[in-house]
Amino acid sequence: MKKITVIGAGNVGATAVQRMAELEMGDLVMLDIVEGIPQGKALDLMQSAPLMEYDSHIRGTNDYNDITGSDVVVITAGVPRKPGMDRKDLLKINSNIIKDVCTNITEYAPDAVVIVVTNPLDPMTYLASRVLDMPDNRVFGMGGMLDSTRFATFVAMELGCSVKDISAMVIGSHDNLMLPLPQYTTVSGIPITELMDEDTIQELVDRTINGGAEIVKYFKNGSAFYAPAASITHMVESVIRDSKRIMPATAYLKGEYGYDGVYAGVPAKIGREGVEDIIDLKLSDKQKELLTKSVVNIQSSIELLELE
Ligand SMILES: NC(=O)C1=CN([C@@H]2O[C@H](COP(=O)(O)OP(=O)(O)OC[C@H]3O[C@@H](n4cnc5c(N)ncnc54)[C@H](O)[C@@H]3O)[C@@H](O)[C@H]2O)C=CC1
Ligand SMILES: O=C([O-])CC(=O)C(=O)O
Repeated sequence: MKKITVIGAGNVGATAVQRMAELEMGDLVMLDIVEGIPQGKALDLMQSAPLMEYDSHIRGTNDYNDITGSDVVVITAGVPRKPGMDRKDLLKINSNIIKDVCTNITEYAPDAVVIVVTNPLDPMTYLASRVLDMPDNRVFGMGGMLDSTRFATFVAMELGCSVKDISAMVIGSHDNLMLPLPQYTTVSGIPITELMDEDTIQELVDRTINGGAEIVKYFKNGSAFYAPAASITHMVESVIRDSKRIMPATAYLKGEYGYDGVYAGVPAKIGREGVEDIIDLKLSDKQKELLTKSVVNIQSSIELLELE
């Protein structure tokens, strides 16, 4: 069994552990700073195993010794936003959490592939990579995966067709400047630009961009977790099984799309080594302009980080 650790046993972390256990992706460790919560949730999940028929072992802990030997570590520790907040408003509070968590990962699981989920996603992934001091390909973020599954959902709702035939692509930052790409969003290989008019596509694009906020508005005191947990599971599975699936990931750019030294959402091949390749898509001039805005926005958040 592979060993998968999830740091943060809150809504996103615990739901991701549940999904990964049900798929028997490995033995799971769930770590949180709050005493009792990870232990109680782990026991509750273990007691579901005879009925759901999984042999994954789940341990809840507050002790970083227990993450030793992890193949993958997912970071979901952090504060979620509330209505009226931008993800960016979490920068300061979650920076301190990321620094603490990554210092411990460096000490206890230096060989893991690390997937960052904590918001604001792009600068937190950058910060994690600086603290972790690992090869850049082994540290990446989950954001575009979620935005793409939302886009796919809205396309299926609009067309009244099965979600199974849809493959969507969203790149850029995981915030209001993300970039859903209609020409690379397909239904059984057919670009949606062939299936819907421009206004309809724009409505689906706008709903995707506001996808996180739409859920926050319903919940009032937290943010989405079922689709985020599904997105985490999809990414971890590609690492654990070395499937080399191509999906949106917040990856370190070294010249791709014309940017260097920044993390941003791009299509990437995900395998045992983490980000094993980045696909440099052909974009329209308008899309290039929007991607620049998105990346400049990430860079401005990175400048606010207190890196020592
Ligand atoms: N990248 C993405 O697409 C998404 C990102 N998020 C982000 O994920 C984060 C977690 O969201 P939820 O699970 O809904 O929040 P939550 O409040 O339910 O859980 C967060 C957990 O982190 C724990 N925690 C805080 N500081 C910690 C530390 N230093 N070490 C270990 N654990 C610590 C808390 O005790 C809590 O159990 C938020 O920052 C949220 O914005 C959420 C959804 C999607
Ligand atoms: O909206 C939020 O704050 C959480 C998140 O990143 C998402 O659901 O896309």
